[in-house]
Amino acid sequence: MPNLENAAPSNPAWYPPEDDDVVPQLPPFYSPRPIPVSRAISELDLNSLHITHPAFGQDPRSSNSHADHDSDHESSLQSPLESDHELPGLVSPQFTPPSTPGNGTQTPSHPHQHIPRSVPVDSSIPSGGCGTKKPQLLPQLPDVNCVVRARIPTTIGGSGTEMFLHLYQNSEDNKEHLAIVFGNTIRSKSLDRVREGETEMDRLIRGAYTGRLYPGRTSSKADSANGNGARAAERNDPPLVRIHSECYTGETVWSARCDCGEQLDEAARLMSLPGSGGGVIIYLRQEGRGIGLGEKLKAYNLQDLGNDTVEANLLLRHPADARSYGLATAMLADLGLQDIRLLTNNPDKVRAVEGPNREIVVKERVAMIPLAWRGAKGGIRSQEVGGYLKTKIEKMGHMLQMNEGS
Ligand SMILES: Nc1nc2c(ncn2[C@@H]2O[C@H](COP(=O)(O)OP(=O)(O)OP(=O)(O)O)[C@@H](O)[C@H]2O)c(=O)[nH]1
Repeated sequence: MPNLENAAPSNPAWYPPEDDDVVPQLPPFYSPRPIPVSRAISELDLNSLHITHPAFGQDPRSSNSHADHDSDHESSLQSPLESDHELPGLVSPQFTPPSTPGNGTQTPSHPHQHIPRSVPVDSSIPSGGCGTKKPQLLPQLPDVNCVVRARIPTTIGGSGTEMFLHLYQNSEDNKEHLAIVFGNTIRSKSLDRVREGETEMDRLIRGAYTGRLYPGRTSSKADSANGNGARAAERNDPPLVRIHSECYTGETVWSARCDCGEQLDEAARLMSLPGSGGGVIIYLRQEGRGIGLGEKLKAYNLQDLGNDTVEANLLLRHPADARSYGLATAMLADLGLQDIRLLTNNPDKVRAVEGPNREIVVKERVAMIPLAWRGAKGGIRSQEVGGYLKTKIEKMGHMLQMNEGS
């Protein structure tokens, strides 16, 4: 057990600047942050916030239109104390003026219809929008094998959206990593490969069929006479991909300590939108950024004792982030993807998922803006999630575009 009397991170690289008022120099793809986020947070009462600035969409409790907000724009740039407007999460419009790059996105008619802006990225150049840190990559990708796939009708967007759940085995660990595939055009090569001695029924049972199953079907091949062939791609953009790390607390037991649950929901929602072309969520069993649920729960206790998410990991003698993404790269390659649009705020992920030989190329990064910041339904508001997001931005380099609420 760590000595809590001396509860400081052992790795000085993770300390925040001594002077809390120092504003770090950020590359141009960040929103300007004229005052430290820590101060912004302390000035806000996270429990009483609602959103009125147009950049975050319309406050559901307000009867004013977006146009009204736009015309009221100048007053919304006043300090929180001067203005009538109450402010969202970590940021206020005061800190992120609308001239910030990327603010040209059209305001959606409803905040929850929000389709986030894609930012072109290029990891091969330092100014490419994904940080400069070199990920530690294995020299070659692990072997992955999709052993079974099944159609799952879902509750996403009411009803009617289906996805195909792909279960993978691999050469690195004994965990069942998953690919959640939206749309009919993305197929796993390892699943489709013919296994020695297998029958057509074997193929149907392990999901290696095209089209849909129906009672009495006997062949795994496309059955176009029955309208059962694979549909053509709906759009030509690189597919949307989310690499998601398991979070039992955030996804299953309603934790308001992190934004993991809403990120998973939001990724699925975006991939289900009509015309989105579908997409893939790679669901990695990397609970607690790779340290496991038991250790994460200890880390939560350390956080309640006053440490942030990074310090807590270090006190437990874990790295701040114990994840790697080689399995995700291999699974995406198995699914026949090469160029992708990646839903993330984490620059390390952009570089790492590309693999040792850029087997995957991230063409665009799509920011995951916390729902509460843009006034969307279901956004998490808690002191804990505020602190968590702050640490992700300040210590883990997460590229949250704080003004991009629309
Ligand atoms: N160790 C630890 N893990 C956490 C904590 N909160 C959430 N997690 C885990 O963090 C993982 C998600 O990572 P995040 O840092 O939230 O986000 P990310 O995946 O790096 O970046 P995005 O792609 O932008 O979401 C999940 O595995 C969660 O279980 C925490 O306080 N401590």
